[in-house]
Amino acid sequence: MLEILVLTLSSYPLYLCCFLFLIIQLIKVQNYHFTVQNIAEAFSCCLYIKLLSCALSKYRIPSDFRCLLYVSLFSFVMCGFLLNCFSSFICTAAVGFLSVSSAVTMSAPFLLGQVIDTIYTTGTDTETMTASLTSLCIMLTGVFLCGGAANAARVYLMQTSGQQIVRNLRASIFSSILKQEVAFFDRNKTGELINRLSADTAVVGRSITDNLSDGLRAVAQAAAGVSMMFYVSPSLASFVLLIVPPMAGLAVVYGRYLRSISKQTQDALAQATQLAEERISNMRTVRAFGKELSEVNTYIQKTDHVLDLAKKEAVLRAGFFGVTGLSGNLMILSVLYKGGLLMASQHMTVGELSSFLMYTFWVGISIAGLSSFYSELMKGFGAGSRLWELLDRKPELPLSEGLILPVDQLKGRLEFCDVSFAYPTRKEAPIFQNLSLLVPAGSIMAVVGPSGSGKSTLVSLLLRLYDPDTGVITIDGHDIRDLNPYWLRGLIGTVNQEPVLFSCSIRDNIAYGAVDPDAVTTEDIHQAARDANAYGFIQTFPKGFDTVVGEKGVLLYFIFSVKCYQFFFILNVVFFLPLQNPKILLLDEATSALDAENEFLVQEALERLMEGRTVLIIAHRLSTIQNANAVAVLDQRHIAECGQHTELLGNREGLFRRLMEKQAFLHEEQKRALR
Ligand SMILES: Nc1ncnc2c1ncn2[C@@H]1O[C@H](COP(=O)(O)OP(=O)(O)OP(=O)(O)O)[C@@H](O)[C@H]1O
Repeated sequence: MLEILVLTLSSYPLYLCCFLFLIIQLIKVQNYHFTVQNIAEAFSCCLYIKLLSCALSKYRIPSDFRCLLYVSLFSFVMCGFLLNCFSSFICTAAVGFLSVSSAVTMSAPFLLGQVIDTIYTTGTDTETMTASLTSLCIMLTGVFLCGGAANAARVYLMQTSGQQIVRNLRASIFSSILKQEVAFFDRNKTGELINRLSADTAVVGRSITDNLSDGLRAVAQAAAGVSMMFYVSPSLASFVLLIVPPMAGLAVVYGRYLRSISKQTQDALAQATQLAEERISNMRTVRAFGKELSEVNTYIQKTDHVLDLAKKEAVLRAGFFGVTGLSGNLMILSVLYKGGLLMASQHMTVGELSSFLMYTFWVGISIAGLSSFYSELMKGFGAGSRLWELLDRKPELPLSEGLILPVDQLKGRLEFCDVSFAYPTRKEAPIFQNLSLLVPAGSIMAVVGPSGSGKSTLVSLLLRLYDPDTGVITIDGHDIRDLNPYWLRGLIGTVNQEPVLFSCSIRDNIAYGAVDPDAVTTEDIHQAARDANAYGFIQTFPKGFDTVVGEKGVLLYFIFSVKCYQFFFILNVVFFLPLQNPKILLLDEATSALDAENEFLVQEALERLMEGRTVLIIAHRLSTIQNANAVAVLDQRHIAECGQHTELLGNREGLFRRLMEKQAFLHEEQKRALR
């Protein structure tokens, strides 16, 4: 007795040390691989089980149990080595611990059966019975302790590897979204994409962290339980498990429905999030029109749809769980009935029937666990289907493939030849039809035209955010479709009306335009601001270049509301241009009137920036139009007029003249002089 105690207890510290060592290593190094230490750990487990099995054999503990222990050890080591070939060590260890903890749990009914049979077979010899029982109980304690530790390790490791998968999934989806062409973002709204990135990945995450961990345990226990049922009594097991095939059929049908409902739920949720995102980001418009209550009602309608789908899912789940619960109870009843008959005919001992009954309970519990695992897994698949679509989607326009030309040989001649284009989302409303325009290298071309005539679209096509349906756009004779888009955009500096501010400091916003923002020094940033005549303006803020801008510059709007727009415009000029030094400039002038002082600053900065570059400017200011080498007038899907400012103005019937008069660009004296 003393010997068995010493043998068993002496193995605990050894095991515990190895276990702690393993955990510490895992926490320290996440991408852990098998080393000599791991083999030592596996060896220590072998030692532990060997010690136990020595003790068992000494006290006539059946060889079957030893066999079970060896099998669990073998599966642990084998799983470890096999999985290590394909996956990270965390996953390996998790599955290893899963095998150990499940084997331990599933050995309990068998051992308890042995205890019962020991009591029945040793008869009145109290001393032998006490010795056998004590050794069994000590061994059971050891086995359970081992199982408990393995279970804790399993949960920790499964969680860690699950979270790692979710993190990788989120990173891959975000990367895939950012690689898509601009037309993709016209079709898929921000709120919906954000929902995919957060809610859908959360559902998938849930199904592969806790759920996978518990589910795999349920699978392992159900498999072990069924095997042990066959081992204990093959005839009773075959009878009891007749219920499995119809249940499997039901599970397949249920899984299909659940997957489809989960997909619909995530889609409905994405629509609700899309609505919320759009309304919150346009809060001022909503407030201005007093639409708060009606927007809330629209949102409630969307969430009601989500609720309806959730109710459908609840009904489906309730039905499935009810049926699986009932089938578990039927299994127990059939064991009691058929097992009782077998015992009465001496084909089973009382210990065997008890073990069998306990295995049936375990299998029943595992099936309940399996049902919820299966449900969550199907939900995860449903939610994940849109994610896989996003992950697999190849962008229609390449991100960084194609020709890179030597920059020093570039002149910057731009040409649109017979370009026809309609936005992919509005194919029925063409923006350009056979549009042709030439911008000679180093010249300034001002583009004017009525609102909606396609001035900004011209810029989008040049930046290759979209490809024309027919015709070509060339830079120095090279079709821009042959050029590397990443390089092309680096070559072209753009300044548009939309504020391009991110929610960080002014310093970080300016550095964002640089190829390597980390390499930008404070002096570079100050110089960029000086080039754009914005240095003095920025210095007027209490925190200067460290002023935090807020989302889309909103914080600045609240603090410096009066100068806000001017500030945006000046900062837009600061952004990207001086640090990148582009060959071609595409400018979209701000429409709001600047005060005299700021207009002068902006104009001066712009003139400096335009020097020696090919410039296409969407002009709103008379001074800009006057300073341009040529003016192109966009109307009716093509260039209606093109020429020098004075030349176009001289044509009384011309569109340019009418446009200028309508927009009150001409001062009274100029109008009189022209008459
Ligand atoms: N991403 C898009 N998807 C579909 N239609 C678009 C898209 N962007 C613009 N449009 C439409 O294309 C037309 C031309 O738009 P664009 O912005 O190029 O005109 P614009 O001359 O620059 O107008 P404005 O002077 O008002 O800025 C408009 O009818 C506009 O509604």
